Amino acid sequence: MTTENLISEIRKKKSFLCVGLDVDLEKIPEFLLKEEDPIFSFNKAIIDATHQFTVAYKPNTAFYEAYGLKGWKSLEKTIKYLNENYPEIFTIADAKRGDIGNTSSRYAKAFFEDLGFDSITVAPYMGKDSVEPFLAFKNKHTILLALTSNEGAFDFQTKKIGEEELYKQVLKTSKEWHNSENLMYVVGATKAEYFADIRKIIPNSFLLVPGVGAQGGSLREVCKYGLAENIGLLVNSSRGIIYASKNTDFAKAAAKEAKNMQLEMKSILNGIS
Ligand SMILES: O=c1ccn([C@@H]2O[C@H](COP(=O)(O)O)[C@@H](O)[C@H]2O)c(=O)[nH]1
Repeated sequence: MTTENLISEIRKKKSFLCVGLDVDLEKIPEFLLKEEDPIFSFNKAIIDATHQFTVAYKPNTAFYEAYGLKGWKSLEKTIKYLNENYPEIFTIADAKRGDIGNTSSRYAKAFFEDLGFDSITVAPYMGKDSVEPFLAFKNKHTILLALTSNEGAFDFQTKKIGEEELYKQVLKTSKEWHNSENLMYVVGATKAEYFADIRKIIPNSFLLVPGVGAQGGSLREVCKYGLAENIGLLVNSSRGIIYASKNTDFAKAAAKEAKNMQLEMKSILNGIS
């Protein structure tokens, strides 16, 4: 998907919501466990109920890898279902990959070509040659971890290396890489006070923002400093939406949470236009 297609979907739906599909069999309604593929059945119901409020879905691969081959098959079915039924919706494999170039190119092939995701999260730690194989794919997006939502982000990412914090160096250096127009960045909603500085370095890049809902980040605060001319935000909520209810009404409850977030986004967008 092109960035222009993503922006036009955001403007059409007045939403920059990303729903995280982090499926844990201990948290889904018990009656679904009788299904042949409970993970896929859960995802399908959540997707069908929330698609009108969201512009992106983000399965975190850990939740699928944890169930071995069965889990990977559920992931495959989920992305196939999305691509066939909702091709206008942006898909993110939250896999946090990155290795020597030869290996990164295999990761890129696996997620972009074989599975058919629009984007993947990648760790910047191994540098340019570990990220450029992902950037080589046309109309596919590499979402680089810049300033993550967890407490441990303060261990390295905000530490100064010379004059400047590491996360700022990640942003500045990566802008120089080949095909850097295919880059987006992860910035946690729990770090809203950093968004103004981040926007000085990357004014229009898309930011994937996890950390609202269960992690306590504020959508309003993120938007205050993070909104760009092209909107430039995908705000993710996983547990806060998909586990809104553990009963037979789980999909309806997820839709209600997603709608509430979309309405808040709509009011923010109306306020700036
Ligand atoms: O900095 C980061 C990077 C990734 N994540 C992932 O996003 C979701 C958040 O889930 P919630 O249930 O909405 O808290 C999850 O997949 C994380 O692994 C993040 O939280 N922070």
